[in-house]
Amino acid sequence: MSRECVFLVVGGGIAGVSCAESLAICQPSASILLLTESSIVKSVTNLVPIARYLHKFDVREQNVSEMGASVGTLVDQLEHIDSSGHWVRTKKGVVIRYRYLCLCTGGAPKLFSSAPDESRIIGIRDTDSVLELQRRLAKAKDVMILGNGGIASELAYELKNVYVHWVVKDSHISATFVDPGAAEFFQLARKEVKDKGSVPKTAIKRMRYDELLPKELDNRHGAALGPDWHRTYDLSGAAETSEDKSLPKIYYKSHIQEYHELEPGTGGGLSIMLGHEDGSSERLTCDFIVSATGVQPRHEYTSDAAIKFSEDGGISVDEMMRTNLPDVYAAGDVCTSAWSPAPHWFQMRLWTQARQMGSMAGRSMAAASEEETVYQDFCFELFGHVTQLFGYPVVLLGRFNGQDLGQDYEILVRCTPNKEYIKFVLQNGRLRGAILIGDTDLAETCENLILNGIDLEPFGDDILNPDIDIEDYFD
Ligand SMILES: Cc1cc2nc3c(=O)[nH]c(=O)nc-3n(C[C@H](O)[C@H](O)[C@H](O)COP(=O)(O)OP(=O)(O)OC[C@H]3O[C@@H](n4cnc5c(N)ncnc54)[C@H](O)[C@@H]3O)c2cc1C
Ligand SMILES: NC(=O)C1=CN([C@@H]2O[C@H](COP(=O)(O)OP(=O)(O)OC[C@H]3O[C@@H](n4cnc5c(N)ncnc54)[C@H](OP(=O)(O)O)[C@@H]3O)[C@@H](O)[C@H]2O)C=CC1
Repeated sequence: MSRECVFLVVGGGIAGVSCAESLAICQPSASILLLTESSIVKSVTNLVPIARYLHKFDVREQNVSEMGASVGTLVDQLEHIDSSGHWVRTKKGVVIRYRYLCLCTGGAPKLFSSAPDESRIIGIRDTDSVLELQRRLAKAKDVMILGNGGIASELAYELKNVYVHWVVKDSHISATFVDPGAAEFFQLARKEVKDKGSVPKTAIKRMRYDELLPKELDNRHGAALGPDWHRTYDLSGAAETSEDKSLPKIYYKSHIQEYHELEPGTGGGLSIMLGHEDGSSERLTCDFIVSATGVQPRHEYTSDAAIKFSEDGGISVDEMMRTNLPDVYAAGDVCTSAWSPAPHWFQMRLWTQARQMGSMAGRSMAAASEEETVYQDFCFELFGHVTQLFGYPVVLLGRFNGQDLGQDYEILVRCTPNKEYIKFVLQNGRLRGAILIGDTDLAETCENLILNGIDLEPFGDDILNPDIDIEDYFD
Protein backbone atom coordinates (compact mmCIF):
# COMPACT_ATOMS: atom_id res chain seq x y z
CA MET A 1 0.00 0.00 0.00
CA SER A 2 1.30 3.49 -0.69
CA ARG A 3 0.27 7.11 -0.28
CA GLU A 4 1.60 10.39 -1.49
CA CYS A 5 1.54 13.92 -0.11
CA VAL A 6 3.46 17.15 -0.25
CA PHE A 7 3.67 17.64 3.51
CA LEU A 8 3.87 14.74 5.93
CA VAL A 9 3.60 15.52 9.65
CA VAL A 10 4.25 12.73 12.15
CA GLY A 11 2.67 12.98 15.64
CA GLY A 12 -0.77 14.02 16.86
CA GLY A 13 0.35 16.10 19.85
CA ILE A 14 0.27 19.89 19.98
CA ALA A 15 3.40 20.28 17.87
CA GLY A 16 2.18 18.01 15.05
CA VAL A 17 -1.35 19.42 14.99
CA SER A 18 -0.08 23.03 15.11
CA CYS A 19 2.28 22.24 12.24
CA ALA A 20 -0.49 20.69 10.13
CA GLU A 21 -2.85 23.60 10.90
CA SER A 22 -0.23 26.15 9.99
CA LEU A 23 0.48 24.32 6.70
CA ALA A 24 -3.24 24.26 5.94
CA ILE A 25 -3.33 28.06 6.33
CA CYS A 26 -0.15 28.74 4.32
CA GLN A 27 -0.77 26.13 1.60
CA PRO A 28 -4.53 25.46 1.55
CA SER A 29 -4.45 23.52 -1.72
CA ALA A 30 -1.45 21.30 -0.92
CA SER A 31 -1.90 17.74 0.26
CA ILE A 32 -1.08 17.48 3.97
CA LEU A 33 -1.04 14.15 5.79
CA LEU A 34 -0.90 13.72 9.57
CA LEU A 35 0.47 10.33 10.56
CA THR A 36 -0.06 9.47 14.19
CA GLU A 37 -0.09 6.30 16.22
CA SER A 38 -3.03 7.35 18.40
CA SER A 39 -6.52 8.14 17.09
CA ILE A 40 -6.80 10.93 19.67
CA VAL A 41 -5.01 14.14 18.73
CA LYS A 42 -4.39 17.32 20.76
CA SER A 43 -4.94 20.85 19.64
CA VAL A 44 -4.88 24.33 21.08
CA THR A 45 -8.20 26.06 21.64
CA ASN A 46 -9.56 29.18 23.43
CA LEU A 47 -6.34 31.07 22.81
CA VAL A 48 -6.39 34.23 24.95
CA PRO A 49 -3.55 36.74 24.68
CA ILE A 50 -2.29 37.90 28.07
CA ALA A 51 0.41 40.10 26.61
CA ARG A 52 2.26 40.25 23.31
CA TYR A 53 4.27 37.10 23.90
CA LEU A 54 2.06 35.34 26.39
CA HIS A 55 -1.05 33.34 25.69
CA LYS A 56 -3.36 31.32 27.83
CA PHE A 57 -5.03 28.43 26.07
CA ASP A 58 -6.80 25.17 26.58
CA VAL A 59 -5.68 21.87 25.14
CA ARG A 60 -8.47 19.97 23.41
CA GLU A 61 -8.56 16.29 22.62
CA GLN A 62 -10.35 15.22 19.49
CA ASN A 63 -10.63 12.20 17.28
CA VAL A 64 -8.18 12.31 14.39
CA SER A 65 -11.12 11.94 11.96
CA GLU A 66 -12.37 15.38 13.07
CA MET A 67 -9.22 17.14 11.88
CA GLY A 68 -11.01 18.80 8.97
CA ALA A 69 -10.94 18.35 5.23
CA SER A 70 -7.68 20.23 4.68
CA VAL A 71 -5.59 17.64 6.54
CA GLY A 72 -5.59 13.94 5.65
CA THR A 73 -4.91 11.54 8.50
CA LEU A 74 -3.48 8.07 8.99
CA VAL A 75 -3.37 6.20 12.30
CA ASP A 76 -0.19 4.17 12.17
CA GLN A 77 3.37 4.29 13.46
CA LEU A 78 6.37 5.70 11.65
CA GLU A 79 8.97 2.96 11.32
CA HIS A 80 11.57 4.07 8.78
CA ILE A 81 12.58 7.27 6.97
CA ASP A 82 14.34 7.25 3.63
CA SER A 83 15.30 10.91 3.45
CA SER A 84 17.18 10.72 0.15
CA GLY A 85 14.26 8.95 -1.56
CA HIS A 86 11.70 11.20 0.24
CA TRP A 87 9.56 8.36 1.54
CA VAL A 88 8.72 6.74 4.86
CA ARG A 89 7.42 3.32 5.81
CA THR A 90 4.93 2.73 8.60
CA LYS A 91 4.65 -0.22 10.95
CA LYS A 92 1.70 -1.57 8.95
CA GLY A 93 3.86 -1.41 5.83
CA VAL A 94 2.37 1.69 4.20
CA VAL A 95 4.91 3.59 2.11
CA ILE A 96 4.29 7.34 2.07
CA ARG A 97 6.06 9.52 -0.48
CA TYR A 98 6.48 13.12 0.68
CA ARG A 99 8.15 16.32 -0.40
CA TYR A 100 8.61 17.71 3.14
CA LEU A 101 8.50 15.79 6.41
CA CYS A 102 8.09 17.10 9.97
CA LEU A 103 8.81 14.87 12.98
CA CYS A 104 6.70 15.80 16.02
CA THR A 105 6.92 12.52 17.91
CA GLY A 106 7.10 14.10 21.37
CA GLY A 107 8.66 12.50 24.39
CA ALA A 108 8.30 9.83 27.03
CA PRO A 109 9.00 9.98 30.76
CA LYS A 110 12.71 9.77 31.50
CA LEU A 111 12.62 7.37 34.43
CA PHE A 112 15.41 7.62 37.00
CA SER A 113 16.15 3.93 36.55
CA SER A 114 16.32 2.26 33.19
CA ALA A 115 16.52 -1.35 34.40
CA PRO A 116 14.11 -3.47 32.30
CA ASP A 117 11.95 -5.09 35.01
CA GLU A 118 11.09 -2.04 37.09
CA SER A 119 7.42 -2.78 37.42
CA ARG A 120 7.10 -0.59 40.53
CA ILE A 121 8.53 2.55 38.91
CA ILE A 122 6.15 4.46 36.71
CA GLY A 123 6.15 7.68 34.71
CA ILE A 124 3.23 9.94 33.76
CA ARG A 125 2.74 11.08 30.19
CA ASP A 126 -0.58 10.17 28.63
CA THR A 127 -4.05 8.95 29.59
CA ASP A 128 -2.95 5.33 29.79
CA SER A 129 -0.18 6.17 32.22
CA VAL A 130 -2.65 7.97 34.51
CA LEU A 131 -4.99 4.99 34.39
CA GLU A 132 -2.04 2.85 35.44
CA LEU A 133 -1.33 5.27 38.31
CA GLN A 134 -4.99 5.09 39.34
CA ARG A 135 -4.97 1.27 39.28
CA ARG A 136 -1.87 1.11 41.50
CA LEU A 137 -3.13 3.79 43.86
CA ALA A 138 -6.29 1.83 44.56
CA LYS A 139 -4.17 -0.71 46.46
CA ALA A 140 -1.45 1.61 47.78
CA LYS A 141 -0.76 3.08 51.20
CA ASP A 142 2.64 4.74 50.62
CA VAL A 143 3.79 6.32 47.38
CA MET A 144 7.08 7.99 46.61
CA ILE A 145 7.28 10.85 44.13
CA LEU A 146 10.77 11.51 42.82
CA GLY A 147 11.54 14.78 41.00
CA ASN A 148 10.99 18.47 41.51
CA GLY A 149 9.44 19.73 38.28
CA GLY A 150 5.99 20.20 36.82
CA ILE A 151 4.54 16.73 37.34
CA ALA A 152 5.82 16.24 40.90
CA SER A 153 4.53 19.69 41.90
CA GLU A 154 1.10 18.92 40.48
CA LEU A 155 0.89 15.42 41.87
CA ALA A 156 2.34 15.76 45.38
CA TYR A 157 -0.71 17.58 46.72
CA GLU A 158 -3.33 15.89 44.56
CA LEU A 159 -3.05 12.31 45.82
CA LYS A 160 -5.62 11.48 48.49
CA ASN A 161 -5.82 8.71 51.09
CA VAL A 162 -2.22 7.77 50.63
CA TYR A 163 1.02 8.72 52.40
CA VAL A 164 3.09 10.71 49.92
CA HIS A 165 6.89 10.79 50.26
CA TRP A 166 8.20 13.53 47.95
CA VAL A 167 11.92 13.27 47.29
CA VAL A 168 13.64 16.33 45.81
CA LYS A 169 17.29 17.04 45.03
CA ASP A 170 16.95 20.69 45.94
CA SER A 171 16.41 22.67 49.11
CA HIS A 172 12.97 23.85 47.96
CA ILE A 173 10.00 22.47 46.03
CA SER A 174 9.11 23.10 42.35
CA ALA A 175 12.68 24.05 41.50
CA THR A 176 12.29 23.85 37.70
CA PHE A 177 9.83 26.74 37.86
CA VAL A 178 10.39 28.79 40.98
CA ASP A 179 12.94 30.01 43.50
CA PRO A 180 13.00 29.21 47.25
CA GLY A 181 10.94 32.31 48.08
CA ALA A 182 8.11 31.40 45.75
CA ALA A 183 8.25 27.80 46.97
CA GLU A 184 7.76 29.05 50.51
CA PHE A 185 4.89 31.25 49.32
CA PHE A 186 3.20 28.15 47.87
CA GLN A 187 3.80 26.07 50.95
CA LEU A 188 2.37 28.69 53.25
CA ALA A 189 -0.67 28.86 51.02
CA ARG A 190 -1.04 25.07 51.04
CA LYS A 191 -0.93 24.95 54.80
CA GLU A 192 -3.52 27.73 54.88
CA VAL A 193 -1.81 29.49 57.71
CA LYS A 194 -3.41 32.71 56.67
CA ASP A 195 -5.13 34.55 59.43
CA LYS A 196 -8.37 35.41 57.68
CA GLY A 197 -9.00 38.46 59.87
CA SER A 198 -5.70 40.22 59.23
CA VAL A 199 -4.57 42.28 56.27
CA PRO A 200 -1.72 40.54 54.45
CA LYS A 201 1.61 42.30 54.92
CA THR A 202 3.60 43.16 51.83
CA ALA A 203 7.37 42.79 51.99
CA ILE A 204 9.89 44.02 49.45
CA LYS A 205 13.43 42.74 49.47
CA ARG A 206 16.44 43.20 47.22
CA MET A 207 19.13 40.52 47.23
CA ARG A 208 22.35 39.71 45.47
CA TYR A 209 22.46 36.33 43.77
CA ASP A 210 24.76 34.78 46.40
CA GLU A 211 22.34 35.67 49.19
CA LEU A 212 19.83 33.49 47.42
CA LEU A 213 21.87 30.35 47.61
CA PRO A 214 19.83 27.87 49.63
CA LYS A 215 20.25 28.16 53.36
CA GLU A 216 17.25 26.30 54.78
CA LEU A 217 14.82 25.71 53.31
CA ASP A 218 2.58 1.59 29.75
CA ASN A 219 1.68 2.79 27.41
CA ARG A 220 3.28 5.58 25.54
CA HIS A 221 0.97 5.69 22.61
CA GLY A 222 -0.81 8.97 23.16
CA ALA A 223 0.12 12.60 23.24
CA ALA A 224 1.05 14.22 26.58
CA LEU A 225 -1.80 14.97 28.99
CA GLY A 226 -3.89 18.12 28.97
CA PRO A 227 -4.20 20.86 31.60
CA ASP A 228 -5.68 19.99 34.98
CA TRP A 229 -5.38 16.31 34.05
CA HIS A 230 -5.12 15.44 37.76
CA ARG A 231 -8.53 16.92 38.47
CA THR A 232 -10.27 14.67 35.99
CA TYR A 233 -9.15 11.45 37.66
CA ASP A 234 -9.81 10.12 41.12
CA LEU A 235 -6.29 9.82 42.50
CA SER A 236 -7.15 8.14 45.79
CA GLY A 237 -5.10 5.51 47.54
CA ALA A 238 -6.08 2.80 49.98
CA ALA A 239 -4.82 4.37 53.22
CA GLU A 240 -7.06 5.99 55.83
CA THR A 241 -5.16 9.25 56.19
CA SER A 242 -6.19 12.12 58.38
CA GLU A 243 -6.41 15.61 56.87
CA ASP A 244 -2.92 16.48 58.14
CA LYS A 245 -1.28 13.27 57.02
CA SER A 246 -2.44 13.81 53.45
CA LEU A 247 0.13 16.60 53.08
CA PRO A 248 3.24 15.13 51.47
CA LYS A 249 6.32 14.49 53.54
CA ILE A 250 9.08 16.30 51.69
CA TYR A 251 12.64 14.97 51.76
CA TYR A 252 14.86 17.89 50.70
CA LYS A 253 18.33 17.48 49.16
CA SER A 254 17.77 13.76 48.97
CA HIS A 255 18.23 11.00 46.43
CA ILE A 256 17.53 7.31 46.05
CA GLN A 257 20.68 5.38 46.93
CA GLU A 258 19.35 1.88 46.51
CA TYR A 259 16.05 0.03 46.32
CA HIS A 260 14.81 -3.51 45.98
CA GLU A 261 11.51 -5.26 45.75
CA LEU A 262 10.18 -6.83 48.95
CA GLU A 263 9.14 -10.48 49.02
CA PRO A 264 5.44 -10.86 48.13
CA GLY A 265 4.92 -12.64 51.48
CA THR A 266 5.81 -9.41 53.32
CA GLY A 267 3.05 -7.55 51.51
CA GLY A 268 5.15 -6.56 48.49
CA GLY A 269 6.32 -3.07 47.66
CA LEU A 270 9.75 -1.49 47.53
CA SER A 271 12.34 -1.01 50.20
CA ILE A 272 14.16 2.22 49.40
CA MET A 273 17.33 3.68 50.90
CA LEU A 274 17.31 7.48 50.73
CA GLY A 275 20.55 9.39 50.98
CA HIS A 276 20.55 12.94 52.36
CA GLU A 277 23.01 15.72 51.68
CA ASP A 278 24.44 15.64 55.21
CA GLY A 279 25.61 12.07 54.57
CA SER A 280 22.87 10.41 56.58
CA SER A 281 20.46 7.91 55.10
CA GLU A 282 17.13 6.34 55.95
CA ARG A 283 15.11 3.38 54.75
CA LEU A 284 11.48 3.69 53.62
CA THR A 285 8.90 1.27 52.31
CA CYS A 286 6.59 2.28 49.47
CA ASP A 287 4.13 0.54 47.18
CA PHE A 288 5.61 2.20 44.09
CA ILE A 289 7.60 5.20 42.85
CA VAL A 290 6.35 7.85 40.45
CA SER A 291 9.47 8.95 38.63
CA ALA A 292 8.65 12.54 37.65
CA THR A 293 12.17 13.10 36.45
CA GLY A 294 11.80 14.75 33.07
CA VAL A 295 11.25 13.98 29.44
CA GLN A 296 13.14 11.87 26.96
CA PRO A 297 12.55 12.68 23.28
CA ARG A 298 10.92 9.81 21.36
CA HIS A 299 12.29 8.72 18.04
CA GLU A 300 11.71 5.04 17.66
CA TYR A 301 12.27 4.93 13.91
CA THR A 302 15.22 4.17 11.71
CA SER A 303 16.55 6.33 8.88
CA ASP A 304 18.77 5.91 5.84
CA ALA A 305 21.16 8.60 7.12
CA ALA A 306 22.08 9.44 10.71
CA ILE A 307 19.82 12.04 12.31
CA LYS A 308 21.82 14.59 14.31
CA PHE A 309 20.86 14.55 17.99
CA SER A 310 21.69 17.00 20.76
CA GLU A 311 23.16 15.97 24.09
CA ASP A 312 19.74 15.67 25.72
CA GLY A 313 18.61 13.18 23.06
CA GLY A 314 16.48 15.67 21.11
CA ILE A 315 16.73 16.03 17.32
CA SER A 316 18.88 19.10 16.64
CA VAL A 317 17.01 21.79 14.73
CA ASP A 318 18.00 25.19 13.40
CA GLU A 319 15.91 28.35 13.70
CA MET A 320 13.74 27.20 10.76
CA MET A 321 13.12 23.88 12.58
CA ARG A 322 15.21 22.03 9.96
CA THR A 323 17.08 18.87 10.95
CA ASN A 324 20.34 17.79 9.28
CA LEU A 325 18.40 15.56 6.84
CA PRO A 326 17.21 17.17 3.58
CA ASP A 327 13.59 18.44 3.75
CA VAL A 328 13.11 16.89 7.20
CA TYR A 329 11.96 19.20 10.01
CA ALA A 330 11.21 18.54 13.69
CA ALA A 331 9.20 20.38 16.36
CA GLY A 332 8.00 20.09 19.97
CA ASP A 333 9.34 17.86 22.73
CA VAL A 334 11.22 15.63 20.26
CA CYS A 335 13.57 18.40 19.16
CA THR A 336 16.30 20.47 20.75
CA SER A 337 16.93 24.01 19.60
CA ALA A 338 20.46 24.19 18.22
CA TRP A 339 20.29 27.78 17.02
CA SER A 340 21.92 30.64 18.84
CA PRO A 341 19.04 31.81 21.04
CA ALA A 342 17.89 35.39 21.59
CA PRO A 343 19.10 36.82 24.93
CA HIS A 344 15.73 36.31 26.62
CA TRP A 345 14.71 32.91 25.26
CA PHE A 346 15.62 29.32 26.09
CA GLN A 347 13.97 25.99 25.45
CA MET A 348 11.72 24.20 27.95
CA ARG A 349 9.55 21.27 26.96
CA LEU A 350 6.12 22.90 27.33
CA TRP A 351 2.85 23.22 25.39
CA THR A 352 3.59 26.82 24.52
CA GLN A 353 6.83 25.91 22.84
CA ALA A 354 5.36 22.79 21.21
CA ARG A 355 2.74 25.03 19.63
CA GLN A 356 5.20 27.74 18.63
CA MET A 357 7.70 25.28 17.17
CA GLY A 358 4.97 23.32 15.34
CA SER A 359 3.62 26.51 13.74
CA MET A 360 7.12 27.69 12.88
CA ALA A 361 7.93 24.35 11.22
CA GLY A 362 4.69 24.58 9.20
CA ARG A 363 5.46 28.12 8.01
CA SER A 364 9.03 27.19 7.25
CA MET A 365 8.07 24.10 5.20
CA ALA A 366 5.41 26.06 3.31
CA ALA A 367 7.94 28.80 2.50
CA ALA A 368 10.54 26.24 1.36
CA SER A 369 8.02 24.69 -1.02
CA GLU A 370 7.40 28.13 -2.57
CA GLU A 371 11.10 29.00 -2.51
CA GLU A 372 10.26 31.95 -0.30
CA THR A 373 12.18 33.29 2.69
CA VAL A 374 10.60 33.46 6.13
CA TYR A 375 12.09 34.74 9.33
CA GLN A 376 11.94 33.15 12.71
CA ASP A 377 8.77 34.07 14.57
CA PHE A 378 9.10 36.85 17.15
CA CYS A 379 7.84 34.48 19.87
CA PHE A 380 11.37 33.05 20.04
CA GLU A 381 12.66 36.41 21.27
CA LEU A 382 11.26 36.03 24.78
CA PHE A 383 10.62 33.00 26.96
CA GLY A 384 7.09 33.11 28.30
CA HIS A 385 5.04 30.51 30.16
CA VAL A 386 1.59 30.83 31.68
CA THR A 387 0.54 28.09 34.05
CA GLN A 388 -1.08 27.33 37.39
CA LEU A 389 0.84 25.99 40.35
CA PHE A 390 -0.85 25.10 43.63
CA GLY A 391 -3.97 26.89 42.44
CA TYR A 392 -2.23 30.21 41.68
CA PRO A 393 -1.82 31.71 38.22
CA VAL A 394 1.88 31.80 37.38
CA VAL A 395 3.62 33.76 34.63
CA LEU A 396 7.28 33.11 33.92
CA LEU A 397 9.17 35.53 31.68
CA GLY A 398 12.67 35.70 30.28
CA ARG A 399 15.42 34.33 32.52
CA PHE A 400 13.00 34.05 35.42
CA ASN A 401 15.34 32.01 37.59
CA GLY A 402 18.52 33.77 36.48
CA GLN A 403 19.18 30.94 34.00
CA ASP A 404 22.62 31.37 32.40
CA LEU A 405 23.19 34.74 34.08
CA GLY A 406 25.98 33.38 36.26
CA GLN A 407 26.11 35.15 39.62
CA ASP A 408 26.00 38.62 38.22
CA TYR A 409 22.41 39.59 38.90
CA GLU A 410 20.14 41.03 41.54
CA ILE A 411 16.70 40.00 42.62
CA LEU A 412 13.88 42.23 43.76
CA VAL A 413 10.96 40.46 45.40
CA ARG A 414 7.54 41.65 46.51
CA CYS A 415 5.49 39.16 48.43
CA THR A 416 2.06 39.37 50.01
CA PRO A 417 1.31 35.99 51.57
CA ASN A 418 -1.66 34.18 50.05
CA LYS A 419 -2.03 36.92 47.43
CA GLU A 420 0.97 37.47 45.21
CA TYR A 421 4.66 36.82 44.74
CA ILE A 422 6.56 38.96 42.29
CA LYS A 423 10.20 38.49 41.50
CA PHE A 424 12.28 40.65 39.17
CA VAL A 425 15.67 39.41 38.00
CA LEU A 426 17.82 42.46 37.26
CA GLN A 427 21.21 42.56 35.57
CA ASN A 428 23.08 45.86 35.27
CA GLY A 429 19.83 47.61 36.23
CA ARG A 430 17.91 45.96 33.39
CA LEU A 431 15.05 43.51 33.83
CA ARG A 432 16.12 40.08 32.53
CA GLY A 433 13.30 37.91 33.84
CA ALA A 434 10.29 37.79 36.13
CA ILE A 435 8.13 35.40 38.13
CA LEU A 436 4.60 36.67 38.64
CA ILE A 437 2.38 34.62 40.93
CA GLY A 438 -1.19 35.69 41.63
CA ASP A 439 -3.23 38.27 39.74
CA THR A 440 -0.45 40.81 39.36
CA ASP A 441 -1.43 42.41 36.02
CA LEU A 442 2.26 43.00 35.39
CA ALA A 443 2.87 40.59 32.51
CA GLU A 444 2.73 43.11 29.70
CA THR A 445 4.77 45.72 31.56
CA CYS A 446 7.44 43.11 32.32
CA GLU A 447 7.53 41.97 28.71
CA ASN A 448 8.17 45.56 27.62
CA LEU A 449 10.76 46.21 30.30
CA ILE A 450 12.68 43.06 29.37
CA LEU A 451 12.59 43.64 25.63
CA ASN A 452 13.27 47.38 25.75
CA GLY A 453 16.16 46.97 28.17
CA ILE A 454 15.19 50.16 30.02
CA ASP A 455 17.61 51.10 32.80
CA LEU A 456 15.62 50.67 36.02
CA GLU A 457 18.43 51.77 38.33
CA PRO A 458 16.97 55.28 38.83
CA PHE A 459 13.72 53.84 40.18
CA GLY A 460 15.40 51.78 42.90
CA ASP A 461 13.07 49.54 44.88
CA ASP A 462 10.10 51.74 43.91
CA ILE A 463 9.80 49.60 40.85
CA LEU A 464 7.91 47.12 43.02
CA ASN A 465 6.30 49.56 45.46
CA PRO A 466 2.65 48.49 45.65
CA ASP A 467 1.59 52.14 46.10
CA ILE A 468 3.11 53.10 42.78
CA ASP A 469 1.63 51.93 39.53
CA ILE A 470 4.76 51.03 37.60
CA GLU A 471 2.87 50.98 34.34
CA ASP A 472 2.49 54.76 34.72
CA TYR A 473 6.27 55.10 34.86
CA PHE A 474 6.70 53.74 31.40
CA ASP A 475 3.67 55.02 29.54
C1 LIG B 1 1.41 15.13 33.01
C2 LIG B 1 1.87 16.28 32.16
C3 LIG B 1 1.42 17.57 32.43
C4 LIG B 1 1.86 18.65 31.67
N1 LIG B 1 1.42 19.89 31.98
C5 LIG B 1 1.85 20.92 31.25
C6 LIG B 1 1.38 22.23 31.54
O1 LIG B 1 0.60 22.44 32.48
N2 LIG B 1 1.82 23.25 30.75
C7 LIG B 1 2.68 23.05 29.72
O2 LIG B 1 3.03 24.01 29.04
N3 LIG B 1 3.13 21.83 29.42
C8 LIG B 1 2.74 20.76 30.16
N4 LIG B 1 3.21 19.53 29.87
C9 LIG B 1 4.18 19.39 28.76
C10 LIG B 1 3.44 19.34 27.42
O3 LIG B 1 2.38 18.42 27.55
C11 LIG B 1 4.38 18.92 26.30
O4 LIG B 1 5.49 19.79 26.24
C12 LIG B 1 3.69 18.96 24.95
O5 LIG B 1 2.46 18.29 25.00
C13 LIG B 1 4.56 18.34 23.87
O6 LIG B 1 3.83 18.22 22.69
P1 LIG B 1 4.40 17.37 21.47
O7 LIG B 1 3.38 17.47 20.39
O8 LIG B 1 5.78 17.76 21.16
O9 LIG B 1 4.49 15.87 22.02
P2 LIG B 1 3.37 14.80 22.45
O10 LIG B 1 2.23 15.46 23.11
O11 LIG B 1 4.11 13.76 23.21
O12 LIG B 1 2.87 14.19 21.09
C14 LIG B 1 3.65 13.30 20.33
C15 LIG B 1 2.75 12.56 19.39
O13 LIG B 1 3.54 11.75 18.51
C16 LIG B 1 2.96 10.44 18.43
N5 LIG B 1 4.06 9.52 18.04
C17 LIG B 1 5.20 9.22 18.73
N6 LIG B 1 5.97 8.38 18.03
C18 LIG B 1 5.29 8.12 16.87
C19 LIG B 1 5.57 7.30 15.74
N7 LIG B 1 6.69 6.59 15.62
N8 LIG B 1 4.65 7.26 14.74
C20 LIG B 1 3.50 7.97 14.81
N9 LIG B 1 3.19 8.78 15.87
C21 LIG B 1 4.08 8.84 16.87
C22 LIG B 1 2.40 10.21 19.83
O14 LIG B 1 1.42 9.21 19.83
C23 LIG B 1 1.79 11.59 20.09
O15 LIG B 1 0.53 11.72 19.48
C24 LIG B 1 2.78 18.44 30.61
C25 LIG B 1 3.23 17.14 30.32
C26 LIG B 1 2.79 16.08 31.08
C27 LIG B 1 3.27 14.70 30.77
N1 LIG C 1 2.46 23.38 34.85
C1 LIG C 1 3.34 23.03 33.92
O1 LIG C 1 3.81 23.85 33.15
C2 LIG C 1 3.74 21.60 33.82
C3 LIG C 1 4.71 21.22 32.91
N2 LIG C 1 5.06 19.91 32.78
C4 LIG C 1 6.08 19.55 31.77
O2 LIG C 1 5.99 18.16 31.51
C5 LIG C 1 7.27 17.60 31.33
C6 LIG C 1 7.49 16.44 32.29
O3 LIG C 1 7.43 16.89 33.65
P1 LIG C 1 8.47 16.40 34.75
O4 LIG C 1 8.71 14.95 34.63
O5 LIG C 1 8.02 16.97 36.04
O6 LIG C 1 9.85 17.05 34.26
P2 LIG C 1 10.62 18.39 34.67
O7 LIG C 1 11.70 18.54 33.67
O8 LIG C 1 9.68 19.51 34.92
O9 LIG C 1 11.26 18.04 36.10
C7 LIG C 1 12.10 16.95 36.30
C8 LIG C 1 12.64 17.04 37.71
O10 LIG C 1 13.26 15.82 38.07
C9 LIG C 1 14.59 16.09 38.52
N3 LIG C 1 15.40 14.93 38.21
C10 LIG C 1 15.90 14.55 37.00
N4 LIG C 1 16.56 13.38 37.12
C11 LIG C 1 16.48 13.02 38.43
C12 LIG C 1 16.97 11.90 39.17
N5 LIG C 1 17.65 10.92 38.58
N6 LIG C 1 16.71 11.85 40.51
C13 LIG C 1 16.02 12.85 41.11
N7 LIG C 1 15.52 13.92 40.46
C14 LIG C 1 15.75 14.01 39.12
C15 LIG C 1 14.99 17.34 37.81
O11 LIG C 1 16.05 17.98 38.47
P3 LIG C 1 17.12 18.84 37.60
O12 LIG C 1 16.32 19.87 36.90
O13 LIG C 1 18.03 19.36 38.64
O14 LIG C 1 17.73 17.85 36.65
C16 LIG C 1 13.69 18.12 37.90
O15 LIG C 1 13.52 18.69 39.17
C17 LIG C 1 8.26 18.73 31.52
O16 LIG C 1 8.60 19.22 30.26
C18 LIG C 1 7.47 19.77 32.30
O17 LIG C 1 7.91 21.08 32.06
C19 LIG C 1 4.50 18.95 33.55
C20 LIG C 1 3.52 19.25 34.45
C21 LIG C 1 3.06 20.62 34.67
